[in-house]
Amino acid sequence: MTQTHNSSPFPQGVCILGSTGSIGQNTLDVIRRHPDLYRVESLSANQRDELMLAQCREFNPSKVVMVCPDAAQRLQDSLAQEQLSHIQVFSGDLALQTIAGEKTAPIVMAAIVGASGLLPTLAAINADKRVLLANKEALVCSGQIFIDALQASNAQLLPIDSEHNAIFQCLPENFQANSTALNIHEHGVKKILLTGSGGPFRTLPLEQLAEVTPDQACAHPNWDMGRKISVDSATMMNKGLEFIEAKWLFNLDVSDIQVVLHPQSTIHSMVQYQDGSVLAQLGNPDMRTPIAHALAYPQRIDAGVADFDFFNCKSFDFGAPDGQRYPNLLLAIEACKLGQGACTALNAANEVAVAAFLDKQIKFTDIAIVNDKVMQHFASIRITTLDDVNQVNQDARQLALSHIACMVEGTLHV
Ligand SMILES: NC(=O)C1=CN([C@@H]2O[C@H](COP(=O)(O)OP(=O)(O)OC[C@H]3O[C@@H](n4cnc5c(N)ncnc54)[C@H](OP(=O)(O)O)[C@@H]3O)[C@@H](O)[C@H]2O)C=CC1
Ligand SMILES: CC(=O)[C@@H](O)[C@H](O)COP(=O)(O)O
Ligand SMILES: [Mn+2]
Repeated sequence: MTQTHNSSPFPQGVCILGSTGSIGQNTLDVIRRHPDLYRVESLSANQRDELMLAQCREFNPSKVVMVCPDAAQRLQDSLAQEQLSHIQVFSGDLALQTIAGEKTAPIVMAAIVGASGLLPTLAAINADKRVLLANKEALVCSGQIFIDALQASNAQLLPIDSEHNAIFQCLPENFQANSTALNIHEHGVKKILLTGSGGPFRTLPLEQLAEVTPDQACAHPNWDMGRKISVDSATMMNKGLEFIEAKWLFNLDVSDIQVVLHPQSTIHSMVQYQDGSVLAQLGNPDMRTPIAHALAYPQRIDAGVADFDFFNCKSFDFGAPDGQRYPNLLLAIEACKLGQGACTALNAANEVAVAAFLDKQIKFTDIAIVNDKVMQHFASIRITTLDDVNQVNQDARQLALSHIACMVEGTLHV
């Protein structure tokens, strides 16, 4: 059999953490097109067992983890009824770390949403995998600890987030080889231009923002994504998380990154060089492109994405983000300057606040109020270990929940 650069035979085993989500399903679609190159070794989800059953029928993985025990039981029963009992089903968070670390899957797609993805992603890194990172919250909540683990391993981290994948593609090859440690300025780069669409409320009158519904917030103008990241795009917290993600992935200072509004989401981000050149990666807004890029890197494979139509495409518009409309973006940039305590707390508060908004407990504009209060509370906390991350993550969630309870009662004073 043909050998890859890391000597695992084709087809290479892939573990998909979060296979029932938007990134997970797009990953399976790319794999479906290349049975000669990739095979599904293991899959995971939280509780959507019916979709997982359909994925098991088609991809026949060796192992599946359903974090929710009831969903794991339901899946096991369904598999038995369909004579698929050879597929082993596990449940619980620890099982995620096990499948992420197993040698049979040299490639791991980290596509769980939220900080719950941190430990399995670290397990993949510690096992020297090719790690495809979609789960930005994992990196945001742990920062230097994540990077230290990566640098101490033989893992290869490739960005899936469309902006970071675009930046990666626009950087020099020798920088790509060690992007978390090298200095961009020593490679001719002046700055990174991180593009963001501005979400569905970019032109909505500001006074109407408080009344928008979860479904309106999740109706992204260009991308079809899970509900949490869709709300983050609407508040531009997504761009804030991506700002912090870029800092760690490309070893940047805050002053190296500029956020540029680009409503069409066709230019996925840019790198400006010292000689005035600006390299952009563009294409249709379809996550199968970065997924295929990272799966096959440095080769290129078909992703099933339509050719970009220059003759019928929308225009390319650009602008500066408005801090009044997008306070969450400013909070994330402030967190990036304050340090890891602020970043971990902000991410945790945001996960709780977005869930409360999606559950119709708080207004869209309350998300930034909760995030601000929680971030300020933990801003001076020093984080140096994974235990510190876990502690701040838990405590910040508790504080966010108590602010939300006060909001619901009408006793929170801003
Ligand atoms: N969607 C996109 O286009 C992009 C997404 N990303 C990032 O990728 C990640 C995934 O996003 P997306 O696919 O949209 O999210 P989805 O909500 O669509 O999917 C999330 C996946 O994670 C699983 N999951 C949810 N909670 C837990 C948990 N506590 N423990 C283990 N698994 C869990 C879900 O299982 P179940 O289905 O059973 O609930 C599902 O498989 C996020 O970090 C997001 O920011 C980045 C760029 C683009
Ligand atoms: C597809 C992807 O990478 C998302 O993170 C996307 O960037 C969201 O769009 P916004 O630019 O609106 O945040
Ligand atoms: Mn993105």
